[in-house]
Amino acid sequence: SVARVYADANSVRSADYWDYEHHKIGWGNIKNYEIISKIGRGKYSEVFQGVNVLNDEPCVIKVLKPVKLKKIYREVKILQNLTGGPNVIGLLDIVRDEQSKIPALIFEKVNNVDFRVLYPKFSISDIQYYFTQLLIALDYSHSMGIIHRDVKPQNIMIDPLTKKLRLIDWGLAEFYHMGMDYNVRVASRYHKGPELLINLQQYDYSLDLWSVGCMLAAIIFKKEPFFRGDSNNDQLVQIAKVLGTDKLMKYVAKYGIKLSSEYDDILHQYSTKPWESFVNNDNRHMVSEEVIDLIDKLLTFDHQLRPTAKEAIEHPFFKLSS
Ligand SMILES: CNC(=O)CSc1nc2c(Br)c(Br)c(Br)c(Br)c2n1C
Repeated sequence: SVARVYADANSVRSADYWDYEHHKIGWGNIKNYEIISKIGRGKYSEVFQGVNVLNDEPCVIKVLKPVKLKKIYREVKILQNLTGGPNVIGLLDIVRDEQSKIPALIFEKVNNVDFRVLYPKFSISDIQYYFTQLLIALDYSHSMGIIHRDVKPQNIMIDPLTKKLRLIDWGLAEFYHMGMDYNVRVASRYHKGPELLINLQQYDYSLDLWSVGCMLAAIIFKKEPFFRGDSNNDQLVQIAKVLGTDKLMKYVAKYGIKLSSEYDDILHQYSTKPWESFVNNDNRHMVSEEVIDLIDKLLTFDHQLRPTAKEAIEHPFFKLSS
């Protein structure tokens, strides 16, 4: 299947934009940076507060754990293509340790507040504002021919004082090429689109919009994560329990996908659960017909039917005065 928008974003650009394997990295000087403290660790990196000793600018230093050089080149190339774009984390420098040759990416600093603390305090207008900013970052990235593939709260840095939002961690991001078979082992389980779970390899930018739908449903209904699978297979079952098995079967049939036999014993017949059934006394004040309509459109099995980032920005939910 082919992306409905930006399908030619890379074919209209020269190879040195998307051919990251031959990318020549201009390494900066690691001596310009000092580590102050550790702020986190991911599967592929350790992250530190740092400072640029030449200008005393604070920064964030992401030290990459040894992975294939090809993957490092991909993340660097994508960051260099997107840096400066709206709500994309700014890449300031790329350095490596002289001895170990371990690369480190230097980013602009964000005074991030953890989403588990921030999200429960969000008003409806906060949600409208920050989701618009996230969709702006995604529409920009998609227009530049890049799928993020790991949209989740942990990869969205928000400073509530400056209302700054930055989409981070482009380590799983990939260039979109029509007809390309992609790895389905991407994204974090709770935010994985159904296309990944049914092993539909020719996916596109719309994958990121499923993840946005998972985040929006979780925040509006105060149910984090919204789909909590205890494995990749169970993740699809959790989704089918809400959207209904009939819609899943229609989806796999449309794309000629054969569900793996692993689902035979765990995927039973589920009717579509109405979104209203998730409303309770804790979240009723957040719910409206408009937000339910947007959630319903984003959390659609068929990736080709989901709104694009630009279409989502135009949805009536964002026009609500609240
Ligand atoms: C790998 N992920 C983690 O360690 C979670 S903590 C964390 N990672 C961050 C990254 Br990367 C950047 Br860039 C920026 Br800016 C900030 Br702020 C980060 N914070 C807080």
